[in-house]
Amino acid sequence: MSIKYKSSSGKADHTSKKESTTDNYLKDFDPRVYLEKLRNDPNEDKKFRFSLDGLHEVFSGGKCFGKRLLDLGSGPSIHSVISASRHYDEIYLSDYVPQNLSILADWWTGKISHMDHAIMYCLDMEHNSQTVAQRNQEMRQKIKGILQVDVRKSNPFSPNHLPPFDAIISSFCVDSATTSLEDYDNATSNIPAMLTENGTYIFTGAMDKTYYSVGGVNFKYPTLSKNDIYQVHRKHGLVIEMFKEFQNEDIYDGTIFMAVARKAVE
Ligand SMILES: C[S@@+](CC[C@H](N)C(=O)[O-])C[C@H]1O[C@@H](n2cnc3c(N)ncnc32)[C@H](O)[C@@H]1O
Repeated sequence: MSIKYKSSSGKADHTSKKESTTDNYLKDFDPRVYLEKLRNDPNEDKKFRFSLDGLHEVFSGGKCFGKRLLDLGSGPSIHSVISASRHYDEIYLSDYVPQNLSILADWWTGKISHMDHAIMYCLDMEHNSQTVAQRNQEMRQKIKGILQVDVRKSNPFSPNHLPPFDAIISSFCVDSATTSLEDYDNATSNIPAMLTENGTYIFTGAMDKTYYSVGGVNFKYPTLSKNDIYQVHRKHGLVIEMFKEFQNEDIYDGTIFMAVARKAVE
């Protein structure tokens, strides 16, 4: 089981099993296949580590802290908030797909512990003597809600209204939720209203891709260049202050990135 990304260059994706693509996450996204990939695939592990390393670097730098943190499009996993959890008091997980929310709820209520290897990896980076069980517990106490979200809506939490967050982490969410540059632009326009002034937006995504696959299903992806990403965020008042790229052609046909943007004060 694996997740692979197909490049816009048309270079072969040796694991693609279906020609058809979908943007139907409600029907086609299988959280168990996705979690297997996060646990098992050593090639994917290098990309996974790029995310965990980047988030550790961002949150150990001393510039990102506050009260309220949102993980936008968590999928079925809590790994995106492990490093951040030390620096915020209230954490909200979210996703569009109910089956992902249900796995997150099972973790929150202690029924499962599904990302212990990622927690251990982050504790090592922090030189932290906490046990994995203690960190799980600390994180569970800080989680204040698991929310259904649709980033394509102008109020992504509709019909609910939530106060803005000091920081939003979004890992492969806005690009997964959209299929063209125009859609990506529209969805990104919904981010600033969810942030406090000067709030921080930490986002990860892939460049120059047309789709990625989870197990046998290919999900459509907008084809984005670095320039597109900078321009779209600037247009919506999100000024990118840090941009890191990961490339390893042996395992990955393309580039993934992590960026940190600050909401401009109006
Ligand atoms: C590639 S997964 C990323 C999950 C997790 N953030 C990670 O980094 O492993 C993409 C996620 O985007 C979510 N998603 C798809 N459409 C969405 C939408 N319209 N609004 C919010 N999230 C969406 C999917 O349910 C899925 O969990």
